[in-house]
Amino acid sequence: MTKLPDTFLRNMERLLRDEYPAFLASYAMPREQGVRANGLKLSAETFARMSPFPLEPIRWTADGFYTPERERPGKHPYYHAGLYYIQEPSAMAPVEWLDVRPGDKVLDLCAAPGGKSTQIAAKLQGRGLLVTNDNQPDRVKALAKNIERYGATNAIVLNETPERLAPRMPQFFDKILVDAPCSGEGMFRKDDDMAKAWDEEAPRRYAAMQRGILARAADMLAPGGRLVYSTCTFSPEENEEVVASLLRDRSDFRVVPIPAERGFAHGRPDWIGADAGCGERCPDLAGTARLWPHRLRGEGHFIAVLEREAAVEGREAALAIAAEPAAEREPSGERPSRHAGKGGRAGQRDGDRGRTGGAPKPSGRGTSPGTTDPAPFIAFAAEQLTVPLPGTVDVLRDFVYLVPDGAPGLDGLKAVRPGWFVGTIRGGRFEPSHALAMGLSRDADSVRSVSFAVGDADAIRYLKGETLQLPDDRLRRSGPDVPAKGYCLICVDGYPLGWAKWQNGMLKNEYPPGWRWA
Ligand SMILES: C[S@@+](CC[C@H](N)C(=O)[O-])C[C@H]1O[C@@H](n2cnc3c(N)ncnc32)[C@H](O)[C@@H]1O
Repeated sequence: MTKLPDTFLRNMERLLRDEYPAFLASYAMPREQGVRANGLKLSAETFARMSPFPLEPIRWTADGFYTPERERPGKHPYYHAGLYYIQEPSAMAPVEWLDVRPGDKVLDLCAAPGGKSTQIAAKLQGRGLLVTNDNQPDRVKALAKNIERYGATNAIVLNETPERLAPRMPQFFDKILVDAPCSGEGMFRKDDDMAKAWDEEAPRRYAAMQRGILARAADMLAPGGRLVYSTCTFSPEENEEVVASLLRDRSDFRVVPIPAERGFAHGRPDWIGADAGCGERCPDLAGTARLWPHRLRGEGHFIAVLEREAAVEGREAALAIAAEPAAEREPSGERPSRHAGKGGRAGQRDGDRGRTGGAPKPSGRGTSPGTTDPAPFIAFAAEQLTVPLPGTVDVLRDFVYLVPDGAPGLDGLKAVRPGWFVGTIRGGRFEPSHALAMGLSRDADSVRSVSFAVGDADAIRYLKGETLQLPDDRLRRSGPDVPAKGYCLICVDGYPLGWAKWQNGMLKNEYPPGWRWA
């Protein structure tokens, strides 16, 4: 059992009183492991049918499942295909309250390693914009990798501070998630190192940081927009008090109550002092949610849903939309195509997409003197792919990106991915990126493909980076005119894993070294 800091235990005993023994006993219970089906690639029902390990539904996330702790979901070809994300079950809750809809402009301000960003990307279904940011350069690399494995095609990955972002994007986003850095008390059962790193000043230190991050996030939220503030800690200083500081400073923000159901408990305004400054609005903090490890199957979390008042002329319209039943706004039972046009709904089967449209639009920037001509990419897309790609082509040095529609200007900001990184132009030739393969839906999206069955040892050999020799009839071509030689999309059960080059029955492996099966 985790060794818990004495001061932490005393604090919890003081706060929880009669509930404290049950809370303490939860540390002797096994920690929970979860996976979330990738709604960009398949439905939760399809995933549940094909899952290689036992699944049990999580009560607050339709796409989320518990998996037994003995399973190693990170060691499976479907993981490399991005069919699911491994995520602690309670951590799946905040995004459920962000109410993301296809077409929204969403900011995930403290995003690495990307669990919640990938969940947001699935809810956007390729429409609208996800700006995902983390201020730590080392962590932002993992964020970019997870976004790419997940196949998000409308994301921008930034490595910025909230202070630099806020003046550049005032009132820009419809939805913002602040999954704040915190003292991590809710993770002590899962991660011994967090318990070891904790000290009694940690909550106060983090609270100061959280108040600043939340205030800058509020500046970037459009009138009528929604902001979710979450932490994985118990201390009231980092939870109710931080939200109280926003209510004190911003009369245009209000708490949207989260019902105490599915094991969620109410927030605790009674745990913060009168000097929190939220005055008569303090009782509203009971509408925030606390996820306790002794009340549900997951680690400790806090969630606050905040809405910014709509601009006066937009208020009536916003209220009318809010009053509509959700089912009337976004019909369920089918997955909209990720790449259909605005409001378009195409494919009805998992991962299907609109099959009409044209080549990507050049931005003009890539064709200006001194920068690389995007023509090799345009030619590659026309010859190699059977589906249209979204966004606007931008070439920065030799790297080709598809910038999502509605993206803000990024000049002067540290953009790790200013859009979907689709490949590199070297010596006038286009080399497709791994991210391009992962953003495709199925084997049929490429004119040439090889799909391995999940149990086929060649799938693992491909993931290990080996060169493979296959009979010609294993190569699927979209038509008789497609030459055998060239880039070939490698898949598992039809879901893309990466690229190889086919030549005379040899598959020259293009699986990136940093992604290989170890
Ligand atoms: C709780 S973690 C986020 C987890 C992430 N949302 C997920 O679901 O995978 C908090 C993150 O905030 C980042 N962070 C810390 N201070 C920050 C700041 N001032 N601005 C932006 N990000 C910050 C940390 O690097 C860390 O990755």
